[in-house]
Formats: sequence, structure tokens, C-alpha cells
Amino acid sequence: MTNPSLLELPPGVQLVYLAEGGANVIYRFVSAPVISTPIGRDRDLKSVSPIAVDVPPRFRGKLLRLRKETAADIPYKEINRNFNTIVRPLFKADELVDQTLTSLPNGLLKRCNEQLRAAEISGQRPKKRHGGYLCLHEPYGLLITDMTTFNEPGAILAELKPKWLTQSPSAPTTARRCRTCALREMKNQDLRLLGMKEQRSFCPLDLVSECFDRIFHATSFIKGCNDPARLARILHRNPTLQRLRTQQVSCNQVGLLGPPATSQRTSLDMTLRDCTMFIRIPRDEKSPVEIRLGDLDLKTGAGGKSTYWRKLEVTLIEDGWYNGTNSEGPSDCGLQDATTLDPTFQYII
Ligand SMILES: O=P(O)(O)O[C@@H]1[C@@H](OP(=O)(O)O)[C@H](OP(=O)(O)O)[C@H](O)[C@H](OP(=O)(O)O)[C@H]1OP(=O)(O)O
Ligand SMILES: Nc1ncnc2c1ncn2[C@@H]1O[C@H](COP(=O)(O)OP(=O)(O)OP(=O)(O)O)[C@@H](O)[C@H]1O
Repeated sequence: MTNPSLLELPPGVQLVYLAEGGANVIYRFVSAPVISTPIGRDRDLKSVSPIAVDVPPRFRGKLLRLRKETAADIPYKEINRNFNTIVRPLFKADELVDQTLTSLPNGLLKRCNEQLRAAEISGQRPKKRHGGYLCLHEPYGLLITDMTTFNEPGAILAELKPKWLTQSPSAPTTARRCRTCALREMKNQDLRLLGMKEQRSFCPLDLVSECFDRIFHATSFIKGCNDPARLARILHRNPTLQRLRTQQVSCNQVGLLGPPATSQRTSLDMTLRDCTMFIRIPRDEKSPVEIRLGDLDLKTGAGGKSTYWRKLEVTLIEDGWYNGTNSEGPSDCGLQDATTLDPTFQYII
């Protein structure tokens, strides 16, 4: 039986590739025929429908998120149910990228996949995403809040993953690196050995620091933002960031405290440590800034993931990544800075 409250995408809907991660591809709706996307980074894939129709009002201000084929293979219906029952209650409505299920017209996913393949050949798809395609047995898409700034001249979208805003509960008390910096340094050693470029990014503890200079230091790493001082003012004591940290403090079954390898328990706690923060900053400093958290799909510890998380924690501890004994050169980690500069400073864990 069809669900009368379920949104349906009109058959001639025209989509333009916006971006993708490991598990989902994001599309914009357009109402006029396009040859290629107007701007930007990994955004040059051609439109996926030959027939243009007007975007119905209920799809305005929304993007379409389509699921890729992955080992986890969790249907959007389940992702959406988990989001509504487990994640949504932890935040205020205006702090979240909203999501609603929508059914998809026949043939849409196939057409999208053809476009993704064509974009690989023409070099328009990010190399690291090649070979990943939409899941053809997924009947739904997710309509999500559009945080892009295409319709707002002069506005910018800053995007960041806040990651672990508190130290891992099983990190050594002698640690000089937070979980995120310890893992990054470990991954960077592998990259160096392969002769590849190291990854540089901010320390999450800096993002939630009381010290403006530390936040400013962090924001200088954030993609898409040409005014790190303004972004630092926006993030200083920001309620959404503070709430995310508070929720991470409560949902602290991570590290060696995480679910055992045999557990099927889904892991909200790790989900809260891997979401994305979107910050839409208007040109005019007096207009309101919109900040929302997205990519809060409930992870699962099944399929070997919880074993991986535990093993990773053991490696970070035993191979000295938390203590920094294995690292090359000085670290920028806020934990080291906070403990060395101010011995009375305590992060809430
Ligand atoms: O291992 P981390 O902390 O680097 O986080 C992974 C992310 O890497 P990033 O921090 O963005 O460089 C990683 O992001 P990318 O795919 O590299 O963009 C995933 O989000 C991964 O989660 P999952 O395996 O897809 O459920 C993330 O893994 P888990 O959070 O599930 O461990
Ligand atoms: N609501 C949004 N507004 C604007 N851009 C978005 C939005 N949601 C996602 N994006 C863009 O699409 C990219 C991929 O989206 P998303 O994070 O949903 O993919 P994913 O596959 O779940 O990512 P991951 O690899 O982290 O699992 C984001 O990094 C972002 O650039």
C-alpha cells in the first residue's frame, strides 16, 4: 500500500550533482535545462535528466541525498527511523540538517549512475570516489536542508567535521594528543611512508576552547572560509557546538569502553564524533548565521566496525600516538597546549 504522506519526486525532476562522501551522493534540484554545474569543487557533473520541470515548492530549499551501495547496506527507511527516534531528540530542530524520506521515480538511480560513470571518464568525479555507485535497490531518497549559498550572493558556506570534542575515556592520563590529533599523526606517518602529502587540520579541542586565539587557530584550517577571524567569533561559545560536546560527554561508550566486538549495538556515540557542521555565513555581518549538523546517520558496530574501533584505540595507546612518543616534530594539539600552558585546565570528559 502506498503511504499518502510520503513525498514523491516528480518523474521529470532535474538534478545536478553537488558533492559526495563515502556513502551518499548529494544533488541539487534545478528548474531550467543545464549543461554543467555552475561552480566549484567536485561539482562539474552534468544534469541527470533530459527533461526539465519546475521544482515544486515543497522541494525548494532542499537537496536530494541518494544512497550508495556500501558493505553496511542500511536502507534509508532505517536510517531515517533511527535519525527521528535516536538523534533528533538530542538537538534543537534548527541545529540539525532536517531529513525527510521521498520516493524516487523509476529509472532515476540508473540515470544517476550512468552520469557518475561518465564523470569518471571525463575526469569530473573525485578520484577517490571512483567505483562507488548508487544502490539500485534503495526505493527512497532523503530530502535534506540545503545549506549551499547558490542563491545568496556574497554568502559563504563553511563546512567542518568537529570530530572528538572530548578526549577518549581510555586514553592514557599522560596523553599529549587528543583522539583526533593522535589518529591524524598515525595516519600521517603512513602517508609519509607512501611518499604522499600529510593531512593538516585543526585540533577539535581548540574549537571548543574558551580561548579565542585557539579557536582562531583552528578556523584557519577550515575549508570554504576566507575570514577565519569572523568564523572564530561565530564559533566562540556557540550553543550548537557546545551541545554537540555535551552529547559526546554523555554518549561516551567509545575507545576501550565501546561495544564489544560481538555486539550488534548501533553506535550513537561514534556517530556524534563523525558528523558535519555546516555554517552558512551571510555577507552582511548583522544578518543571522545558520549553523546545522548533518551526516548524523546512525553508525553500526556490526560488520567488524566495533572490532576496528577497539583495535584502533589499542594501537593509539600502545604505539604511543596519544603520548606523542611516535610523532615527528611538535604537535599543535590543544590538549598538549592546555595541559602545558595551564595545569589547572580540565576538559570535561
Ligand atoms: O576514522 P576517522 O576518525 O578518521 O573517521 C572516518 C572518516 O574520516 P575523516 O575523519 O573524515 O578523515 C570517514 O570520512 P571520509 O569517508 O574519509 O570522508 C568516514 O566518515 C568514516 O566513517 P564510516 O566508516 O564511513 O562510517 C570515519 O570513521 P569512523 O568515525 O566510523 O571511525
Ligand atoms: N545539507 C547540505 N547542504 C550543503 N551541502 C551538503 C549538505 N549535505 C551534504 N553536503 C555536501 O555533500 C558532501 C557529502 O555529503 P554526506 O556527508 O551526506 O556524504 P557521506 O557519504 O555521508 O559522507 P561520509 O564520507 O562522511 O560518510 C558533504 O561533505 C557536503 O559537501
